[in-house]
Amino acid sequence: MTTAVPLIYSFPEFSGVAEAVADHIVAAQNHALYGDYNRKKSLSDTNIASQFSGAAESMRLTKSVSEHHSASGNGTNTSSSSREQRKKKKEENRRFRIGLSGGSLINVLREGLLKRQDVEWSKWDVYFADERLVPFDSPESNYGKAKSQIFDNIPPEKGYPNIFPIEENLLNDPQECADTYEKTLIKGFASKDSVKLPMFDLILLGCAPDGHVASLFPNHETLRESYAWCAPVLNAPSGPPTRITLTVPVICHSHRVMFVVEGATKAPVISTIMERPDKGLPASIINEKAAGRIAWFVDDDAVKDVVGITKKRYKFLVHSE
Ligand SMILES: O=C(O)[C@H](O)[C@@H](O)[C@H](O)[C@H](O)COP(=O)(O)O
Repeated sequence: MTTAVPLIYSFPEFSGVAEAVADHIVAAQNHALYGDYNRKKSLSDTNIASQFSGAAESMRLTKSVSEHHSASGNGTNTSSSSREQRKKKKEENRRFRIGLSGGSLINVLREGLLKRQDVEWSKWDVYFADERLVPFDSPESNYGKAKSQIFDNIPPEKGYPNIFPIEENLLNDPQECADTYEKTLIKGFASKDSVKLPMFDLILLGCAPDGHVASLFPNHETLRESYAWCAPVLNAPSGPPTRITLTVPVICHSHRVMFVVEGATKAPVISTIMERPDKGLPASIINEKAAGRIAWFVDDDAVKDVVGITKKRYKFLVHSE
């Protein structure tokens, strides 16, 4: 195994984790929707111009601004105006595609995201990185928890995301449930013939004390699944025994992957993940295979046993309003 050094952002308090996680998510949202972390900056011509130092860039910008003006001005340049309209339409239809896990991650998201003004909920497509096969009203349901804790609390004027839960009538058939969820993904991410793997903008993961990530458990056969996008899990060693999970190739194909882990109970597993990748814990496998696109958001307690890692100071990417 090669050693990949992941970005680790550590904070003294839960609220610090929640605030930084929310900033990172909004930055990913803005990047997916507008091609820029900071949407405000990208919408202002003056600000854009000042970001580029080269004369060529200034000329390019001046040209595109004047083209825009002539297109929208007297209507003589119809082809460029319809090009503009197509571009605008395409931009308007862009979606932010995110995969959520369950557990304490949901509390972090509730704390961090609900107070922000710049979450464009109506442009989110929310999928689940894993789901426990329990009724939606069970406290064990990842969808149920995310809905009651986060989505039901979004003020109506902020819009509502498209949410893609599992089929609740397939709880007794894990294989069918996983296959059906895979079809949901295929519908959302184009047909399997045209894309080998779905590419999420962001997948959010927690990590349990036993090292499981999404519902990929240590030494479990689902870890080796290399074809399916979504796999059934039978006999899970902790929590509800039947589940479905996104597979390692799908998680590692995501544009970005964030781990969110807090608490001293996680310290031993975090030290194994960081210091003994040879143990092959699911989180180490993902750390390795998605190297370069992974960031860890942790509290100081969770990383207290790890020696020799460089904790980074988190630099906020999105300017607050
Ligand atoms: O359904 C699941 O089991 C979760 O998606 C799982 O992967 C979760 O993220 C970890 O168990 C961490 O959970 P905690 O943060 O609550 O410890």
